[in-house]
Amino acid sequence: MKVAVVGVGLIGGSIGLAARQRLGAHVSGYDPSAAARETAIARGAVIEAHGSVEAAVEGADFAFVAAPVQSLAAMVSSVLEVAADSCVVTDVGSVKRAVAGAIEDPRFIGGHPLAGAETSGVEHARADLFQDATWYLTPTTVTRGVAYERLHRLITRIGAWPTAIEPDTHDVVMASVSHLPHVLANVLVAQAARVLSAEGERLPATGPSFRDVTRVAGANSVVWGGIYRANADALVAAIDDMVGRLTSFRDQLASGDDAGIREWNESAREDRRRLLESDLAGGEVHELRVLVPNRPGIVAEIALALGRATIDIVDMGLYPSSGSHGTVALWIRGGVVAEQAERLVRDLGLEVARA
Ligand SMILES: NC(=O)c1ccc[n+]([C@@H]2O[C@H](COP(=O)([O-])OP(=O)(O)OC[C@H]3O[C@@H](n4cnc5c(N)ncnc54)[C@H](O)[C@@H]3O)[C@@H](O)[C@H]2O)c1
Ligand SMILES: O=C(O)C(=O)C[C@]1(C(=O)O)C=C[C@@H](O)C=C1
Repeated sequence: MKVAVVGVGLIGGSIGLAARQRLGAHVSGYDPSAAARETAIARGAVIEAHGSVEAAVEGADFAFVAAPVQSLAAMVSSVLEVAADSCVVTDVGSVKRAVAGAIEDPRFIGGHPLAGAETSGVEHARADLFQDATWYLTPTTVTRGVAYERLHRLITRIGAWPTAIEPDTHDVVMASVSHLPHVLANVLVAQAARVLSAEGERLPATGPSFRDVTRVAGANSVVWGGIYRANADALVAAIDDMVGRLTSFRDQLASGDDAGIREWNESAREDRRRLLESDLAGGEVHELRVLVPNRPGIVAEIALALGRATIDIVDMGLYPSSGSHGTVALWIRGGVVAEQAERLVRDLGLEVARA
């Protein structure tokens, strides 16, 4: 198997390492930076490194575009121009609408691994970066089912959990759970630096809680500048919501509303518990077999219906036939969740059987 990585930085390099170590893939890379190409070879993230997209993508079964968000649409287009008809092309961008709106090709599926670090560059790449991470996928009505299945399987094999989602939903959610936390980390360090220097304290006088919530402050400016700009509308809305929440707590505090403050804190504990629990779904794996018409987009429709209900597909298999219908097998963890998945698939007007 040949995997091409276009943009061999922290994420591209980690995909290269994981594909080589876990799948035994032949990995080739493209990066405009000669230094990144050299380091990628030295770290073993790629076997070949090229200064041309065409050379890197030649003969690839999969191409991952891992450039900064502002370059993704152009780079995905360049890759699709030179990639084989059988090549599955994806990206890893932290914002999904711009790329999804610009590309319409049956070989392309937008993607985003919900894993990373505050560092950047291939020197910080790790083969285990994606272990147990959610990996969002944004298939569309033109996505070829077999391309989705192959990408789903590859992502599973490098240790992550693929989950289908619409680009709009993805970007609104990320504004609150990823982009806003980065903004807040920057604001917190700026405020603390000013307060500490005004009080004459040396700057490192901070405690563990401060270090936890500011780990990502000042992360790579090229990457994060691009993310903030590409998701500006959703991020502005998330900031407005945050300002409203801060103001409301500020008012409770200023008016000495003890009961209100206690209730506010208790509800934060409950919200945190629910957020953590949603990551811990377990149970036995059940197989559903779905009879589907042979048309593009049908696998995307099923994956999105389950993704919307936050149901993970542990594995999937496609069994096309020469007739008008084929079969999609889905493996779902947990009896109750499998029943819910069965109902959702039936609601799409499809026949489902339990294997
Ligand atoms: N850092 C994270 O935590 C994280 C997590 C998930 C997804 N992402 C996404 O991954 C992508 C890359 O981020 P990263 O953290 O690996 O950044 P990085 O700075 O570590 O790597 C980016 C690489 O892309 C190269 N590059 C620049 N312009 C390019 C172009 N036009 N074509 C190809 N390569 C180009 C750079 O030389 C660099 O080697 C971004 O789209 C980001 O949104 C980042
Ligand atoms: O762990 C970190 O340092 C990250 O910033 C990773 C993180 C995140 O916000 O959780 C950052 C951006 C990505 O798009 C996905 C994951």
